[in-house]
Amino acid sequence: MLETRGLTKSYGDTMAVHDLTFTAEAGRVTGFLGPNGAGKSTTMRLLLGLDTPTAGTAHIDGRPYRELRDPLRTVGALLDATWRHPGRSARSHLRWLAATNGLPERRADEVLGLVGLDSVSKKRAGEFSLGMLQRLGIATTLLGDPKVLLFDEPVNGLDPEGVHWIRQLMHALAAEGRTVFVSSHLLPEMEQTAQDLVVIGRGRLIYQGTMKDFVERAGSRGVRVRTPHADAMRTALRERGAEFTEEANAFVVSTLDSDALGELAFTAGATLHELSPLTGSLEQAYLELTGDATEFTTGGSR
Ligand SMILES: Nc1ncnc2c1ncn2[C@@H]1O[C@H](COP(=O)(O)OP(=O)(O)OP(=O)(O)O)[C@@H](O)[C@H]1O
Repeated sequence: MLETRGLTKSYGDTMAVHDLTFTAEAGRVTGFLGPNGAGKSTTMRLLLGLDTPTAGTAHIDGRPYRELRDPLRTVGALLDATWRHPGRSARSHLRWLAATNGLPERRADEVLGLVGLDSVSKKRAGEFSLGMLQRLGIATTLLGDPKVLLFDEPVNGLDPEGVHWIRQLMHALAAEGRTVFVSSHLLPEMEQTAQDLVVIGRGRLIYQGTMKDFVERAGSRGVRVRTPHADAMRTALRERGAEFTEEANAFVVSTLDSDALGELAFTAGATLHELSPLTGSLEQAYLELTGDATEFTTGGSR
């Protein structure tokens, strides 16, 4: 589990993170979203003890990073995936890391297998493609078999196969009971990867909760009702004072939910061929909720 309480960090006059309180639970993939400059990287650095909070706390597995007894076995982090070690092979790099952290050397081969790099384990990391480097970075985070994983923009620059692979891996890691905390600007991808969300803007918390609630609450576009008995349905909707628009044999109702519409159709004697809440996408919901928190906007309307 990963947790911040009243986390605050200022750099001179800049309040990078302000009174931020959120939790990322074990067994879940939690997406970490926010416009440019929202404070995501700062939060990640504070969680990993790479910077000191001005106020508040950032805990991993119940304590600050710097107080963890066995950091590599507790948390793995991928912050800059393009980091490379050109002189060494992937395998010797991982063996060296394992040895210097008191882990068995065979763990290097295990994680190379986990990320699908066994066939190129003897190749120098300097010759790796971006996708291979990303896998090597992830292998490094998994070395200590940690309970908590932090990934900052892990799918940047990856091809669809690589993106798909990372998504599956994150699901598998969470299913094993680990805490997976991941930031990304690729919202359609995030929508398929994360079950929970933490959204920040200008250093403050905008949303913490499930992906489903976020998309439904912010992105709701009403309920679509399709019926062969359009006249009966229209009359019932008007009598109820509902707001709706009409398409061929269908209504999009913005002021009643599916339960109420199902009951209304039943009492009006209108057979239902479709009753579907029109939820928006994560992208729509995100743009609605973070509109005011964006540091830079395009166009001259703001
Ligand atoms: N070391 C620093 N010194 C001064 N200001 C900083 C420092 N680090 C971050 N900031 C400022 O704090 C704010 C938050 O930055 P941060 O990099 O955490 O945002 P971010 O959400 O990661 O942005 P992006 O999505 O663009 O990577 C920004 O206004 C940034 O300029």
